[in-house]
Amino acid sequence: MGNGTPHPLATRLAAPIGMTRWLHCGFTASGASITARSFWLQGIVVMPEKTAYSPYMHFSRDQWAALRNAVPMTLTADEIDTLRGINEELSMAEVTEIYLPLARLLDLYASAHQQRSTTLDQFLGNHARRPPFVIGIAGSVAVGKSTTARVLQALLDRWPTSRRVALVTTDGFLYPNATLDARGLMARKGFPESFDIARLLEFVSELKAGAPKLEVPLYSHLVYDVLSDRTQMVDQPDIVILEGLNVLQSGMDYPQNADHVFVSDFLDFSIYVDADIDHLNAWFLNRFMTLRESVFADPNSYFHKYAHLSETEAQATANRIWRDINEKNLVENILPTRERASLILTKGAEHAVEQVMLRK
Ligand SMILES: Nc1ncnc2c1ncn2[C@@H]1O[C@H](COP(=O)(O)OP(=O)(O)O)[C@@H](O)[C@H]1O
Ligand SMILES: CC(C)(COP(=O)(O)O)[C@@H](O)C(=O)NCCC(=O)O
Repeated sequence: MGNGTPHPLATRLAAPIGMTRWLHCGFTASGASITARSFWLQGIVVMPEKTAYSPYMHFSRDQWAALRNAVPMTLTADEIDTLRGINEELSMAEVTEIYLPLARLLDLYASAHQQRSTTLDQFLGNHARRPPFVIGIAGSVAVGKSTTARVLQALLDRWPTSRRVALVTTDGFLYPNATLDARGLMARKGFPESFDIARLLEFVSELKAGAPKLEVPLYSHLVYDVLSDRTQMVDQPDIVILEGLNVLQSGMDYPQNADHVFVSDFLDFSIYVDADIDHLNAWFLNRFMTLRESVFADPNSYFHKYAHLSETEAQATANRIWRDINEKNLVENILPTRERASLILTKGAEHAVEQVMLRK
């Protein structure tokens, strides 16, 4: 390697991104560890951190954003309007530099997945299946999973491959508050024991088998509960984005799940959205205080009981909820799943992605 011959990794990485050229990378094997010396990607020197046995390629923000040059990508005015509608705090630089290249990669992986399914069906002589390409998005409460999922859904819709993209959140598979209350689990919402695992597993298994017309329960942050009168229909989409803090957990995280199979076994690609705990705390507080200005005033809101609190009392309440529930769940059950992801997006302040790690 390093003599100009394309490294197998180069071919594999270049193919999914549709690059006409290839990675030129040089490895030196020294003793027990192989240290990647350097990558040249379209003339960009991508210097991964010197780590032994890292299953990831590391990209700085600029190195990831430069991947757009490989496949020029622009957004129409309508697409920008759609994205702004998702979240007015979302910066277009974030979309064009981070999420557009990522959506392009996912679109190419989805094409490769479709080809693999066709090949498998030919081998099996079975043409009934239409298994979707399932993308999992995991991470802490308030890290931006839902926003990332909606941005990627909007961007994946745009490519000529014109695929149907469904977005499902695992929040809907939480037990209803009445059940959590009866079991003394209201302060454990989002923890493994608060989910109806059997129902979630049945859904992802049916989904991956290509089943039509699947009914999915819905969670409402307004009533802070699973809705009893509304569900979502998922009818053989080409791509499913499955977003939730537990999608990378394994069967071992769920003792009640005897066969030790879990959501992560049904994912074709997974993204972990990461950020320092201090940022997460601030983002959770900001979301709570924003909701206080709007949703809390609604008598139907679970949090209406907090509407009368002063700003200081509301902040103290939000910090208590964060510390006693969401941060505890992050440290015990979510952060340990980070290195299972296909891709890790590391955010800094203001939700700006600073590093992208992509599995080799
Ligand atoms: N890329 C982003 N830019 C700016 N604000 C964001 C971004 N992603 C999320 N947010 C904000 O952070 C908070 C949490 O986002 P959300 O998508 O609800 O997270 P999660 O689904 O992980 O709980 C929300 O207030 C949202 O507006
Ligand atoms: C419903 C959730 C577990 C889902 O998490 P998210 O979609 O916000 O990542 C979380 O928002 C939640 O309600 N946690 C319990 C503590 C709290 O009220 O924030």
